[in-house]
Amino acid sequence: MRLPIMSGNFLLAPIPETGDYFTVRDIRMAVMGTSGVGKTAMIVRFLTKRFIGDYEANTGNLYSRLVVMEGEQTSLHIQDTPGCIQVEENVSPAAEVLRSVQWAEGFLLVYSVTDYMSYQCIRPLYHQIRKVHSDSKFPVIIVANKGDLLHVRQVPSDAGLQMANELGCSFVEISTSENCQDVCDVFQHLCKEITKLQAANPGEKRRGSIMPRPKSPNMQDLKRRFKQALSPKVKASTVA
Ligand SMILES: Nc1nc2c(ncn2[C@@H]2O[C@H](COP(=O)(O)OP(=O)(O)OP(=O)(O)O)[C@@H](O)[C@H]2O)c(=O)[nH]1
Repeated sequence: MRLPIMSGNFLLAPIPETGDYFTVRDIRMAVMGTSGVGKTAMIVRFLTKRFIGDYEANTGNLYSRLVVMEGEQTSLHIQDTPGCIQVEENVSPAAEVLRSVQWAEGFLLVYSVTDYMSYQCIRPLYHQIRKVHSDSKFPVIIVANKGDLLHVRQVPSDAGLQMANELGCSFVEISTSENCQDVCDVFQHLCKEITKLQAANPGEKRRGSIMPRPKSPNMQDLKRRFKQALSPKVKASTVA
């Protein structure tokens, strides 16, 4: 029996009937930021199109999906980094943050416009990524979430944009609860940026393929969230 093999950025998977190989592109991204900014809500919104109002604190789930991107089979892995962990300038980050940073090749750095402290944590996170990947320019998008909560806003839009300009990142302000399309666009944009970088550096050593994954794929958890979404209690707060 033929086994899957890695070739550059592609997994070569065997077709059981013929024994031929077909390629599956591998994309690994991490969603990072402090607790409660909406990281899990964003990922679940992207994968299921649903907004679920309430979650248990995330302990670091990995979501894996096979998708077709620009005509290519793509194995997409999204790491939901635990948000209770703060990252400060000049202080070594917790092991889980470091593992996510080392493992991923593209990043969504999320803060909430209702929480100034979550905004302040973005810069040290960014510097951590650039420090770990000093030889690669992995794409980073700064995401200001909860744009619907205007009455409790603590971070003006131009503050996010200014920081992104200073750091040389993309920036977007979204509301995961109100606009599913914006959430999907962010993830798709990051996928495209990662793909572009992979195409530009086909021979680059795949650090992630020799790194242990932060957590195994968690389809059980996703199924549980589906059930939760369909329960009458949560359905009331679900956006179609
Ligand atoms: N109004 C509003 N609430 C949101 C939005 N996005 C997320 N939330 C809510 O914010 C809370 C925290 O969301 P989570 O997705 O659990 O946040 P997290 O960043 O994953 O938090 P940890 O699991 O602690 O790391 C939940 O009650 C969400 O429903 C949004 O765009 N607008």
